Amino acid sequence: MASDNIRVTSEIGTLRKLLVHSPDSGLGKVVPSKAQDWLFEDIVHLETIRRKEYDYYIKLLLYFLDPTKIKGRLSEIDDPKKNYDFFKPASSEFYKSSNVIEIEWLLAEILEDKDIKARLIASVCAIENCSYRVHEQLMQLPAKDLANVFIAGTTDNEMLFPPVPNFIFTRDIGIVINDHILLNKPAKQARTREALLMKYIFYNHPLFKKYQDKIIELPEIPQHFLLPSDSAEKRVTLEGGDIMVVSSSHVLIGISERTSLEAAHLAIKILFEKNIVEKVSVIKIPAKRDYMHIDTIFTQVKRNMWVMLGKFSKKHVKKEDADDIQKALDSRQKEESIQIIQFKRKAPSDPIYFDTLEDLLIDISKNDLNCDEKVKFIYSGNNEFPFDVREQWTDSCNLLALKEGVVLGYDRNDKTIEAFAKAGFNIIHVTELLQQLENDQITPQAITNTFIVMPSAELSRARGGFHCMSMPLLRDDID
Ligand SMILES: NC(=O)NCCC[C@H](N)C(=O)O
Repeated sequence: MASDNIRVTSEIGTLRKLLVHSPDSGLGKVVPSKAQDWLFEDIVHLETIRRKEYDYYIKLLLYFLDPTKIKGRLSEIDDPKKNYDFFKPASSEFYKSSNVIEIEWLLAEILEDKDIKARLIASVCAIENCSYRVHEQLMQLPAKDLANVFIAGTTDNEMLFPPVPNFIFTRDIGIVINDHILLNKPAKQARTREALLMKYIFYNHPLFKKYQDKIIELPEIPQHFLLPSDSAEKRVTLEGGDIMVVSSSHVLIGISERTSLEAAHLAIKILFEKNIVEKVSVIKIPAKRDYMHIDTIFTQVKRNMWVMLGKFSKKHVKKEDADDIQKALDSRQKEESIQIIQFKRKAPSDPIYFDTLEDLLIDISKNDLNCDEKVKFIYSGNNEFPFDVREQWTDSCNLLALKEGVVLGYDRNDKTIEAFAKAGFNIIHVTELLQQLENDQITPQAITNTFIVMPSAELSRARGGFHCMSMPLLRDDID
C-alpha cells in the first residue's frame, strides 16, 4: 500500500496520486430524452468510450504513477481474450492501484462494513425515492455489486434508479487544497448522488483516516429551504471544476453556472479562518453551459504557461482591434465579461481587482511561482474564429498536467494542438507514447514539453476533458 498522504499545492507539480472513475454501464443507459438533464451533450457508445478512449488514459496514468502495474503487460491486458478484466473494478484481474485510485473500488471497500452499508442504502433510497422492495434488494447485494449499482443504477437485469454518468468527472466531486479536502455541493440534480457517495468515502475510507478533521463541508445559509427556487446566487453550490490550487498559499474560486456567489463567500471565510491559504482570487465568469466551470476556460501547463479561451484575453476584452463605435457598444455587454477580485487573509477588506484573466495568470506565474521568464499563453483554436469557440466547447482549455509541461488533451482540437506545436511542444499520440514506454525507448521522467494527444470522439460528448476527469490527491510541491 502506498502512502496515505494527501497534498496538492499546485496545478502542475508531478502528479503522484489521483481519484478516477472509468465509464461504467450507466453511461450506456443515457437516452436522448434524458441526455440534457443528465448533463451529456449526446448519447455515447459505451464500448468505444471505454476501450478506444478512456482505457488509454488509465494505461498512461499507470505508466506515470504506478508503472509496476502495467510495464511489460501492455499486449496481455489489451488482449480481447482477457475480456478487459484489467479495467473492471469488480474483476479479480482489476489493476487496483493505490496511486491511480478507482472510486468504485473505494466504495466497495467501505460497503464491506454492515453499518455503513445500511446507512448508505437508506440515504440513496431516500434521494432516489426507492420502494421498500428495492431497499431490501440492495441490502442483499455483496459490497462490490452494490458499489456498481450505486453508480450505474442498474443490476444485471434491472434499472433501479438513474445512473450517475458524470461520475467520470472526478474533479467536480471534491478538491484537495494543501492537506484539506473541500467537498462539493452540486448545482445540478443529476450530480447529487455522486456527492453523497463521495461524502461517505471521504469520511469512512481508511485512505482518508488521517484527514477527518480536515474535511470541509460548506454549510447551507440559515433557512435556505425558504428561498425561492430561482435565487441562484443565494443557494450554496460549489463544484470542484471551479477551484484551482495554484500555489500553497493561493486558491482560485470560480463563480459560474455551477458555483454560487454565496458558496464562494463561505469557502473563502473557511479557508481564511482555518489558515489554509493566504490569498483567494474569485473569478466570476458568464453563467453559461459553454463555460460551466473555470477549468473549461483555462488551465495551467507550466509555471509560465497557460492555455485559455481568447475571448477572455486582454486583446479581446480591451477591443484592441475595434473602432470607437464598436468599443462603446461592446462595453455595454457586461454579462459576457469576466470579473476578478482577489482577497488576502490578512487584509480582507482591501481586495485587489484584475482587469483581465491574463493579468491574474501573469501575476500568479511571477509572484506566486517566482517565474522570471516571460509568461506565455496558448489560445484555444489558436485564437482563430470559429475554431476558438468550437475547440473550447470540446475542452481545448481543459488540460491535465501529469507534471510541469506534460499535458493531456483531446485529438479533435487540431488548431489548439498546432498552437502547442508552434510553442515548441512535442506532440505525440498516446498509442505511440505507450509503445515507446513499453519498449523502453523513453521514460516518464525524460518526457518534457509534451502534449499527449488522446482519442476523444465519445468522451467529448460528455462535455469534460482530462482536467475534469481527475481529482489529484498528491502532487509534488513546486513552490
Ligand atoms: N470540471 C468540469 O468542467 N467538469 C465537466 C463536467 C461535465 C459534466 N457533463 C457536467 O455537465 O457536469
